[in-house]
Amino acid sequence: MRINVVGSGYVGTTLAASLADLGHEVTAIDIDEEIVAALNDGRAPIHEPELDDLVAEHAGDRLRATTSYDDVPEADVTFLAIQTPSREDGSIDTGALCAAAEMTGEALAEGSDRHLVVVKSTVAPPSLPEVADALEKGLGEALAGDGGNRVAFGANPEFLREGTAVSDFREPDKLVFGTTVEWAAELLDDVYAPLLAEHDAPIVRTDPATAMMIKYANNAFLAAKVSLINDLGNVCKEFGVDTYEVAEAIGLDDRIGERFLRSGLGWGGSCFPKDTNALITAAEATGYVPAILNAAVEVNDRQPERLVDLLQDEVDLAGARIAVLGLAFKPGTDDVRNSRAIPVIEALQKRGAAVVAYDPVATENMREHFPDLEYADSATDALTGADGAAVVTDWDEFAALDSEFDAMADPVVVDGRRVIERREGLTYEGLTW
Ligand SMILES: NC(=O)c1ccc[n+]([C@@H]2O[C@H](COP(=O)([O-])OP(=O)(O)OC[C@H]3O[C@@H](n4cnc5c(N)ncnc54)[C@H](O)[C@@H]3O)[C@@H](O)[C@H]2O)c1
Ligand SMILES: O=c1ccn([C@@H]2O[C@H](COP(=O)(O)OP(=O)(O)O[C@H]3O[C@H](CO)[C@@H](O)[C@H](O)[C@H]3O)[C@@H](O)[C@H]2O)c(=O)[nH]1
Repeated sequence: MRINVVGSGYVGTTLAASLADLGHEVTAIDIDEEIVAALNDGRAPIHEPELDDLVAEHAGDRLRATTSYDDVPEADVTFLAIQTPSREDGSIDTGALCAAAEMTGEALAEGSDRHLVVVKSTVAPPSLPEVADALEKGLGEALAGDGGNRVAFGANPEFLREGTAVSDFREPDKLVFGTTVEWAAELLDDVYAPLLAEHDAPIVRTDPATAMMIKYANNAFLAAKVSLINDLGNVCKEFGVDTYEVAEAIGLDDRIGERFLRSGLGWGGSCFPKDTNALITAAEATGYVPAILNAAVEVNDRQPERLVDLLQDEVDLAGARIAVLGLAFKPGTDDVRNSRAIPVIEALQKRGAAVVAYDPVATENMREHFPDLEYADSATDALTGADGAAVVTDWDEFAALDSEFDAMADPVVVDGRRVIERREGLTYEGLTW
């Protein structure tokens, strides 16, 4: 099949390269010329395990990148994988996505074959009509309102996690097809047929708005689960109890499940914070206040300050040199969007500490937030001479740190992710243990 993927960021690149790997002819469209050049050179524009190899294997063959929408009608399906960032009030900004939908519509107005346009981006159900309207606007009078006879609109939300995006795409827990047009659903079947031949996954067939609500509910549930274990974890800490021992035990109950019970600094990233806020804002616009979602956000917002309080108990932060280990919002990615490192660094600076930060891959991205921060080239360099350390991201390499702590001026570590082994000579505090 010929497939377009519009937007070549974290989702779009994974989708485009993975679809090419499944045997489809894929055109990746992005307005960013550097991204397009990287893809055509066989390089992934982002850090994501396995992605470089996939792009290198298929670039110039089944994967082609361009800034032009001209060839859009040549394909059967176009996926829109464009950013939907938060506005100040928490609602999502569909501006870039609508612009892409309109350009896709304009290009399709020139074609004559049936075509399915699928929203991969995460869009709150009440905002989905904005995207459909933008597509119709692009299609113009000839095709607008043709009831999906030639150009159909659908939603196919994505559930991949950064850091494991390629394997998550290849082995999904479920596929959600949001379209009420029969031929459009059949096209989605064709897109995913090679994937399903290798990995059996249930398909949920529904309308576009329900498909998007499934996406939001999925993220809200997981974010709230982490916030609940963090709320319980804060109680455990006060009681002198190890939350990880408690979590391991409650996770044995099938109704609870062992995953997403890692307590600590809470959730960051481009999805949980944005999507919970978007859901809260959209719900409150209807007059309903989602109490548990609001509490999940509140607990999450508290954790960075709690970590800094624990450090302050051991080190006078005013004038102290503090190593921050980890800048990415989770291991395996260079993404720093809403990373917990940001509020941790801000709180440390507010209390007068001089921060030296280290991350294996995310330093360059964090420079955009904190251009004047001191960045170290290794964890060892960051720790050398430091009066204290805060562990923010659970990178494996931090678990291997040992004698490196001896080079600290004062070997105090507050661990926000349960990665550091307690050892003699180290003053160690866990955030919820
Ligand atoms: N990042 C994730 O793990 C993840 C997972 C599931 C769903 N999502 C959702 O997927 C969507 C995309 O997220 P992302 O993290 O990949 O975003 P991103 O910012 O990494 O990528 C978006 C890309 O779209 C490009 N773009 C913007 N306007 C364009 C246009 N008019 N035409 C062509 N390209 C254009 C940008 O240059 C950028 O490369 C969001 O709605 C997000 O919520 C993200
Ligand atoms: O037990 C846990 C699990 C996760 N986290 C934190 O939660 C955040 C999100 O982690 P994760 O869900 O693994 O990564 P994302 O890439 O943000 O993926 C989430 O967001 C994506 C975008 O919507 C969805 O597609 C995925 O299904 C959903 O898991 C990170 O800061 C993690 O450190 C914890 O603190 N404890």
